Amino acid sequence: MDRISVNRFSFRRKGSTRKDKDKEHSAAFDYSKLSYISQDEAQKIDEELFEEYKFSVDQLMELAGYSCAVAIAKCYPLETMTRDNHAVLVCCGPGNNGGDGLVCARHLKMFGFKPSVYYPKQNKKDLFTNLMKQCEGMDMPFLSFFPSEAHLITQSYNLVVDALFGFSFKGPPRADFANVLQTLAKVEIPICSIDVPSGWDVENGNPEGLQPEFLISLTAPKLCAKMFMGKYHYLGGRFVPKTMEKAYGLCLPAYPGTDCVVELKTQTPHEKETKSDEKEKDKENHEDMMGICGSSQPEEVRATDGSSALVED
Ligand SMILES: NC(=O)C1=CN([C@@H]2O[C@H](COP(=O)(O)OP(=O)(O)OC[C@H]3O[C@@H](n4cnc5c(N)ncnc54)[C@H](OP(=O)(O)O)[C@@H]3O)[C@@H](O)[C@H]2O)[C@H](O)CC1
Ligand SMILES: [K+]
Repeated sequence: MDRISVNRFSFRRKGSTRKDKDKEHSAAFDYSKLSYISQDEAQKIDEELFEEYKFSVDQLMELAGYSCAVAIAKCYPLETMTRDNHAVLVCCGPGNNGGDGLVCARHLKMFGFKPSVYYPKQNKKDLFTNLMKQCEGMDMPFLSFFPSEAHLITQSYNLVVDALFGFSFKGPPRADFANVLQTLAKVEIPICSIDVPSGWDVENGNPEGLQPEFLISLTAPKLCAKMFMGKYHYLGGRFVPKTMEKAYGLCLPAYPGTDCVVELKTQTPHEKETKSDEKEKDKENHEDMMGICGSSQPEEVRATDGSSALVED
């Protein structure tokens, strides 16, 4: 479809691809104003979504996990998954990050991938046992042990979904997950991390830890996302109401049209290096930044499928 509009967010040239369109959309945002949130802020927002806005965990987890599967499928199309019928390994941790992983696995299966799940510390709440049953009912294998060598994972799967720990991770990894994280750091296939690369300090990252190629931030990027060196960074979920974004002074790019994910610009390692001096200053300015979002948001944004949605300013 050939569409040229005066709105910079809905500019489309003949022959431009879905990926070009996503990049155009992303490029229009002023990244110097992008919000990064602390661990406390992430937990406070999460709590408010449940306590004040009356969302249930199931609702938000479904939106979160679905958006992870959508973004992964955009970056790693089925036809590029050459090993064993599009096999992927989904590693799930004991908290809600692990629940996002189970939902993501279910949607990846719906999209034609072949997920296997590693979920060693299973949560016994109904929500989680139901999510597991849904996966099992779709003939999804649950691994009873973690492959001992990284090369076994590299040879058997096309990518790993890392849903081990999210924004509540604290301190060094405890013994029960330390080996898993060490092995994952050595695999040679893409790692797709949900919300926070597992084993990373939520604010300071972990240069020795796993280095995902793909990261999807939920609600807003956490401070550690500034240290992300991978290829693809997405914002997903689309469950934070505008009223709440405003109350927290969050400055985030608008989701295109009806999409549940938006690609964020990633910095090259070189760009990151030259900006490292600014990191300390950034941290000091972080609280100020939370209250300022000078970029004007689009009134109308179009999705790659041509649908459009009005977005509040
Ligand atoms: N509002 C949102 O953005 C939503 C995000 N969602 C997802 O939820 C996670 C956060 O989930 P939460 O359950 O709060 O926590 P985690 O999944 O990050 O992890 C908690 C478990 O991790 C254990 N833990 C913590 N530190 C360590 C460590 N150093 N070593 C080993 N294990 C650790 C912790 O154990 P405790 O014994 O300390 O309790 C927990 O078992 C967010 O990131 C999103 O992915 C929601 O799905 C939707 C709303
Ligand atoms: K994770």
